[in-house]
Amino acid sequence: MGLISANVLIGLVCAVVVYYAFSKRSRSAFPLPPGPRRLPIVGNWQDTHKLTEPIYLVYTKWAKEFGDLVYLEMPFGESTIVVNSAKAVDELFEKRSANYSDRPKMYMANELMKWAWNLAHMRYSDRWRLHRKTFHQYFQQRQIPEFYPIQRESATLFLNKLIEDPEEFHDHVRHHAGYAILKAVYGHKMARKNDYYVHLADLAVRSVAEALDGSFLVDYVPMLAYIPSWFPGASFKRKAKLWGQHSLEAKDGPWVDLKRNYENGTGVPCFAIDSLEKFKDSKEMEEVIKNCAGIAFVAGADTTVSLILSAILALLVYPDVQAKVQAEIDAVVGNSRLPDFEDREKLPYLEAVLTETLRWIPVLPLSLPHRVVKDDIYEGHFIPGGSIIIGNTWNILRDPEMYPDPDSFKPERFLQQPGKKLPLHPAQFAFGFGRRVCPGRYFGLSSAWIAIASLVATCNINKAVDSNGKVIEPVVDIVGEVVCHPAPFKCSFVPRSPEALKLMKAGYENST
Ligand code: HEM
Repeated sequence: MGLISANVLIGLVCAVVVYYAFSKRSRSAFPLPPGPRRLPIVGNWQDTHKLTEPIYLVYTKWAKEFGDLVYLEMPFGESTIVVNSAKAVDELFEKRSANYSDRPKMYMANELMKWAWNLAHMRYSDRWRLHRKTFHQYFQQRQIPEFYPIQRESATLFLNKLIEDPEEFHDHVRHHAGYAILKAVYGHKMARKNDYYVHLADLAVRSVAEALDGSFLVDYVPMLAYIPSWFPGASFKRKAKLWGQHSLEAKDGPWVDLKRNYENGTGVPCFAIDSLEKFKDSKEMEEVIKNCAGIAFVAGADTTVSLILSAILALLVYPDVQAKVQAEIDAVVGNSRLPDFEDREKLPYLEAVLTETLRWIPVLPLSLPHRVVKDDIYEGHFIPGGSIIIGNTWNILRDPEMYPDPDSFKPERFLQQPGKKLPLHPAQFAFGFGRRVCPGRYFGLSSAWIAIASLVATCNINKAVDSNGKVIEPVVDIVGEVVCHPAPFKCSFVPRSPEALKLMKAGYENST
């Protein structure tokens, strides 16, 4: 009997291997895209896990070797295709967006960690469309001026905090981005330190980033979800239980306060209150608004922090760039007031700095994974329906043909000049693709703009000096893989003049 079951088991495994090995190829006369050699059953698992360098750099090496599309297989035949060029991104994610806007199942994150409420993880469906529309109506480009007062307020706090405690600038940037989004979404005034909502979102961001790194086998073999938590090797279930609480708390915690304020009539105008008013008495819409509010903070704060910190690092490492931005601001705005949103169009060099920052350290170097709905052919290669498809933002924004000397920070590449053809704008890639493009990008960009503009107008960003008086040379190092940040660095902020210090203290208090 034992022998028979062993034979049955071996037979089943062989059948599965043969099925996965041949099913995709036999569906099409076209070959799959090229890629590194795959092993039976595990595919390219060993090439993509426990790496000594970030996965986006590994994908980028393969892009050089295999070209625009790289084909990988995860355990049990789950196909992944990495898209490495602007041309292929445009053709697939943009022109064929109806077929390329789904999300993978993300079993660990969505089922086990209860992140299915999150619009960024939803399948391409009516439910996603309803959430996306609700979100978009409030955060679309023409709505952004409505948020300027909030963003000025958070920039004022940022400048004040910099005067008080310049060494803690990482925290002040975090406060600026968090303050703006929390006030816009919940009308919540973030505490100066140890804010409860921020604590919830931090836990949530960290745990979802871990879950999304693709290292959980349950994402490829969902049956593993039925293993009891005490079973050897089931540590993922214990992690999922703990991390799942973070997901629900990030959504439900702030909502309890919001609803109380709404019902008491003490809620201030914001996304959640305005939307509840608009869709009064709709239980379905209440759930949608709550979900959108929850994801706005989780998706919007840390990303904006990354962008601002990368810009500060660039201005530190490239003092000539810093001097040019300051000269431009001095000429256009003068020294008696802070640069404001109305000046933005008149400050093209500052704009180019922000644009180059999006390219230089892309916040999400691999965007978020999409899923192909049905079989497709691209340039003679078969793309199986159901594949995970990843836009390699890093590789595209480091393309030396489009951006010569790509590791260097050169805002000049984005300056208009007669007869000069500008390279593709990095925002086309840094905010993702097709119908899934980041719906909070205008909010994030204007939040980052006011922080950088007001900072560079008033302060010189200089190299820090250690306790022995030795200059600390800044190093450009990147940490994180799903969401990247510059590695923590030191610098000093010196007000450019007594007038500049006064402006930092007053902030935007008197502006409209
Ligand atoms: C500079 C800051 C930001 C960057 C670089 C950024 C980048 C991205 C990227 C790459 C995606 C994935 C797009 C794709 O799947 O193709 C995304 C999605 C998303 N972002 Fe942002 N983002 C930023 C700020 C924000 C802000 C401020 C908010 C909220 C106000 C926000 C809300 C979202 C949401 C809700 C999604 C999911 C969209 C969907 O799946 O349909 N983001 N973002």
